Amino acid sequence: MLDDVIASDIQVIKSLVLSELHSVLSSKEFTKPMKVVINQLIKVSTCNLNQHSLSFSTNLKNLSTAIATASSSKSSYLLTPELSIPGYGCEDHFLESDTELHSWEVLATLVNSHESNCIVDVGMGIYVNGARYNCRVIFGREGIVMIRPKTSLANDGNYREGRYFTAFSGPTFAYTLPPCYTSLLTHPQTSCPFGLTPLKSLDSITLTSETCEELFTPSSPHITSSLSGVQIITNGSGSHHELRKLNQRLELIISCTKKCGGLYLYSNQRGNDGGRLYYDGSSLIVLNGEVLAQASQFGLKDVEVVSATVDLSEVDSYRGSRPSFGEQSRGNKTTFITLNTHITLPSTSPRHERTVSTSSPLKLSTPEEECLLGPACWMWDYLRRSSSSGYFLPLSGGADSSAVAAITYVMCDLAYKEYSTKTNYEVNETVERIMDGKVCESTEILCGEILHTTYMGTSNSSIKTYERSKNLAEKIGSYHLTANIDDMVLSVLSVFAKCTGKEPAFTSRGGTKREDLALQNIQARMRMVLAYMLAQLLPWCRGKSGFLLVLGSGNVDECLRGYLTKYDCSSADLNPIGSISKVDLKSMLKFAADKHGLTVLREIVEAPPTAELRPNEGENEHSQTDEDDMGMTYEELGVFGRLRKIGRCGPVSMYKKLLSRWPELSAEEVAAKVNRFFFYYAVNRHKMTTITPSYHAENYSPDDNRFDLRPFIYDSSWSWQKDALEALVENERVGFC
Ligand SMILES: Nc1ncnc2c1ncn2[C@@H]1O[C@H](COP(=O)(O)OP(=O)(O)OC[C@H]2O[C@@H]([n+]3cccc(C(=O)O)c3)[C@H](O)[C@@H]2O)[C@@H](O)[C@H]1O
Ligand SMILES: Nc1ncnc2c1ncn2[C@@H]1O[C@H](COP(=O)(O)OP(=O)(O)OP(=O)(O)O)[C@@H](O)[C@H]1O
Ligand SMILES: NC(=O)CC[C@H](N)C(=O)O
Repeated sequence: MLDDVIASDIQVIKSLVLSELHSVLSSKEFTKPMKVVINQLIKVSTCNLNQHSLSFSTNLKNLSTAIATASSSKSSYLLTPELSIPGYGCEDHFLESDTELHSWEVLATLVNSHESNCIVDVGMGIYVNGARYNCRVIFGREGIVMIRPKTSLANDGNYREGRYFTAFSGPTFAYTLPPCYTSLLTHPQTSCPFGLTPLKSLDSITLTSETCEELFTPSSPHITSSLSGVQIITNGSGSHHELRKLNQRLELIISCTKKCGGLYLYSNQRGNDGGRLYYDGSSLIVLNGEVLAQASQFGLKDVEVVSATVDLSEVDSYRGSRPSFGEQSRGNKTTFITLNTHITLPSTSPRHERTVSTSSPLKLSTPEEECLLGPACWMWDYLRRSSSSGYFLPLSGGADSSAVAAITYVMCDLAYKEYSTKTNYEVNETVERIMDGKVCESTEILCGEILHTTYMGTSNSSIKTYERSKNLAEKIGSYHLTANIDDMVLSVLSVFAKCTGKEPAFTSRGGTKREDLALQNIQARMRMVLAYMLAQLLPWCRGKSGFLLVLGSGNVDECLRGYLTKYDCSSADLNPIGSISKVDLKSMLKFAADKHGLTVLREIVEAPPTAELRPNEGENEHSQTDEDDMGMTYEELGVFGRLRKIGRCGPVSMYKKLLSRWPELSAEEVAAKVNRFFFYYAVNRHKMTTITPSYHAENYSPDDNRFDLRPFIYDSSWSWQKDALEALVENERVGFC
């Protein structure tokens, strides 16, 4: 059996080599006097696509639009994102045969309807001989040219490709296409090459793929491909947004083509495809380290195609000018699969079509823009895909809920601007559904229909937070209410008193710490109950149909320390800021204040964060502050959070790192801070098991459900680790290291 497979593989390789040989022998260069080719002009395209996992009709529509756009601009090649047919984020659905079946059906529809000369590169999972691969499928008007499987899977952080796919290795072989695909074809095809062999067009343009993670590995396929003379590298990706990450990704592409030369096409998904991640587009075309075209990182367009016209002789010229490249390239012998098409721009095409693209600087957003725009676009997709009529936000007048309000306002601003162009069908449809017959004439009008905010005060609330909440709501135009929830709290306390015979009191009124905490928590929890009631019935109160999604506004640092009441307003439907640090949120708020004229946000940032759950003893601002309550500052929490997750530190290594980072503190003080942090982290970790799904923005996100996989019942004494720390402190005291 195995012998048969090997024999058939050898046969296929032989036939591939023979076909290559045949194409060389029959090529014009060989049989006719040498024609000097000065330019190899080619127009190529790549795209951002807002694919939605398992929504095959949406994905087909987006792919067809992208193909039509690239074809009408006479592009020879169109690259689309990783797994662009089913959507990148299908996760365990990749294990279902239905996902592959529907992908073949979509592919057949695309192939049957393809009429232009553009070669199209799409992505889907394919099960072959006992293993499922994450594949690129490259097709033209005559059918599939080849299938290229991924060789290095993404398995870190949010990625679990190894759970669904196998990394490919091995020779290229002839793959028999499945009947579910072949039975749908209008031009019959029964097999195609499956493997890593690069392609060569009839006009000798050479091309190969690497897929997303392969670019990030030390021995990326583009290195050997470039040394073998392959001119074009394509990379279809599914890469998510993280603050300050884009430049790392794009600089990798730029530096690889600076080092190896070549034309690099990068395509990324963009949008929320059904989970916590936002894929941030930024598809790119780079030639020899120069950016020729870049699609946007954030936005509400489902399809964004960018193209460039390139003189490919510049690749050979660039490589040829570096003897060291030649030395490493010498002796690389590559077999190519013949791509039965010409992909150069014909010299007869109009001159303006033959004008080569010039380089432009890389466009990068600031972290403040990223914090505003990433979650805003993610929320827009959530809104339209959940078919809800808007959002409900408990607006306390503090920094966190105000940040969520600002992000929602920016979402409305993006939607209103897109709507005003009247060219974006999907945005128009959603805006009109939400406006429900009313005219949409400004961002604020749209915000008034989408965003519902409520200040839910108690006798412990201050006039300051009430006013900030009201002012912000007025400025952004949200539908705002004010509620006093004292009656709700008193009712629960009265039921409690009746059934237990006990009446808890705040510490300032003679109660214990336990009573004090319980009295705080009940206020916070009542807000959540009212929030859900309002979200369900506010559209009804306003004579509208539908329901609202409840927005949560806990930030990453509070979650890490567990400084939140379980099942208070931190429990919601979605949280746009759940993995953004307080420090980043504050600078985002200042930026939004200036950019959108929301001046009240400045006042909000400058106020000390407070929960306002104890009786107020202050005169102006509330006397209860978060940082006092927590026993650590938000800035310190950011440091602990990064060291714990990104730095992979336990108590001992965190102490060692902080000792040099905080030289102004004694060893005892550093150890005490580390111990305190790990204690609270351990006793509160259970809160992360039920935390609201939030936009993934930070590498130090403590999200237990997808990203930060750790236990939730800890030995919170950390006795072994504490002893080790004590010994280190003692060493420090007596002068050893
Ligand atoms: N290991 C474990 N596994 C699963 N569940 C566990 C558990 N340990 C406790 N629990 C449960 O968790 C409950 C305790 O959690 P919870 O009810 O949240 O209460 P708790 O964590 O004790 O108190 C709330 C915390 O949030 C702070 N706070 C309060 C109010 C507002 C704000 C703010 O963000 O501004 C912060 C407050 O200072 C305090 O540190 C227990 O009653 C028990 O039901
Ligand atoms: N007075 C209030 N009115 C409405 N919602 C409130 C009020 N107080 C708290 N909340 C809601 O409960 C959440 C958690 O409250 P907490 O006091 O912990 O605030 P926080 O996490 O510091 O956020 P913020 O900065 O928005 O006050 C808030 O983000 C807000 O959504
Ligand atoms: N889909 C992938 O292969 C992801 C690769 C990579 N780690 C990224 O974040 O972009």
